[in-house]
Amino acid sequence: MSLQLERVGRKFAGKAAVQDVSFRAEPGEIIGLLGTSGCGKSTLLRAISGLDTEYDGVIEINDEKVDGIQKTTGFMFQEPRLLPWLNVLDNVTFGLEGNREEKQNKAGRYLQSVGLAGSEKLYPKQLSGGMAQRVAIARALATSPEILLLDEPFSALDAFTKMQLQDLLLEVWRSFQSTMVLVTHDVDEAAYLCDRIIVLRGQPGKVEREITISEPRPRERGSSEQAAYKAEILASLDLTTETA
Ligand SMILES: Nc1ncnc2c1ncn2[C@@H]1O[C@H](COP(=O)(O)OP(=O)(O)OP(=O)(O)O)[C@@H](O)[C@H]1O
Repeated sequence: MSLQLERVGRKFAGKAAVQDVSFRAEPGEIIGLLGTSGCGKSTLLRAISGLDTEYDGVIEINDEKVDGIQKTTGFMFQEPRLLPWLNVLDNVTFGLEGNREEKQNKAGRYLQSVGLAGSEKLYPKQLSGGMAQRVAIARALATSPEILLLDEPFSALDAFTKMQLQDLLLEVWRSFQSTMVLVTHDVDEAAYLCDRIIVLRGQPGKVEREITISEPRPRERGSSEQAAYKAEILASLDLTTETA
């Protein structure tokens, strides 16, 4: 599914938070929205999601204007946002269509794909942060989204869990080929996961640069190619590896 933004802006109480943002995501691409705090990344993601329709400019998914929440769009946030009174399986079936058995079978398959087979009956308070975020990945994917919007999905996790879940996300993305838009502060994450990075800067946030990561996958963390992309991203923000 393709996504197109043309001169998108958003004002709050007359003050611009983002301005003139244009980019295109081709079907199956992973696009990163990266920039310093307050440059409007989450604001853009809310507009793309259809949760906020008060934006200026044009947002189109498959050439149709986004004017409300789309059934084909999935979400993942920094925190897993699980319903505490439902167990893991029911958190994933919640919101799915079909009869109970179909929903449970589907949720079970996705839980298996994120390595949580056997944890279906646990409640959110019994899960580690990483497990809870795996449930959130399964829940987001079980709706078969054609566009998956991710708002700093791994930023609250420890470094090792973060890397594991980044790889898990790439693995499931390979099977489902959703188009993804990933909001991140994390330069390593952007260089490792994305096909293209839209670097936003300023207040109001504007596109500073668009960087294509042409390194084929699987990518190697710590490779010289990754280091070069990271340096390029930081340079576009007037930062260096020493300051990051
Ligand atoms: N609902 C709102 N009402 C008023 N101002 C808002 C609202 N939402 C966002 N803003 C303002 O818009 C600007 C961009 O905020 P946004 O959360 O999109 O930035 P961000 O790049 O995602 O930041 P962070 O990386 O810190 O999460 C900020 O100045 C913020 O205060």
